[in-house]
Amino acid sequence: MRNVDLPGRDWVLVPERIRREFRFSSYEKAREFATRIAELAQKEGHHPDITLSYGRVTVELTTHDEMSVTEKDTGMARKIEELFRNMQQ
Ligand SMILES: C[C@H](O)[C@H](O)[C@H]1CNC2=NC(N)=NC(=O)C2=N1
Repeated sequence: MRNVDLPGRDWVLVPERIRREFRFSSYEKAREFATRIAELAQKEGHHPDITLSYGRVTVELTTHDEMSVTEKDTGMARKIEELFRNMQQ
């Protein structure tokens, strides 16, 4: 868990996990992002906790076996960032 390579300043390291909140202008946009993350998670075999709120999606990642943050988590976080960037376009 030392030297976690976070994908940008929006991600925070909390005990044994990394977290980021993504903001959207509507519930529908947030819902679509949450769905895309879920599809990506199935493809990658690594599954973030996703909280869908009005105009907000909170993503948390940890590796259960290690009970800490690993490159699986930071790698998935990077892919989620890419997904978010693509949705902004
Ligand atoms: C066997 C399978 O790869 C594991 O159970 C995976 C599935 N998805 C997972 N997702 C996350 N976020 N952490 C894990 O440790 C994890 N483990």
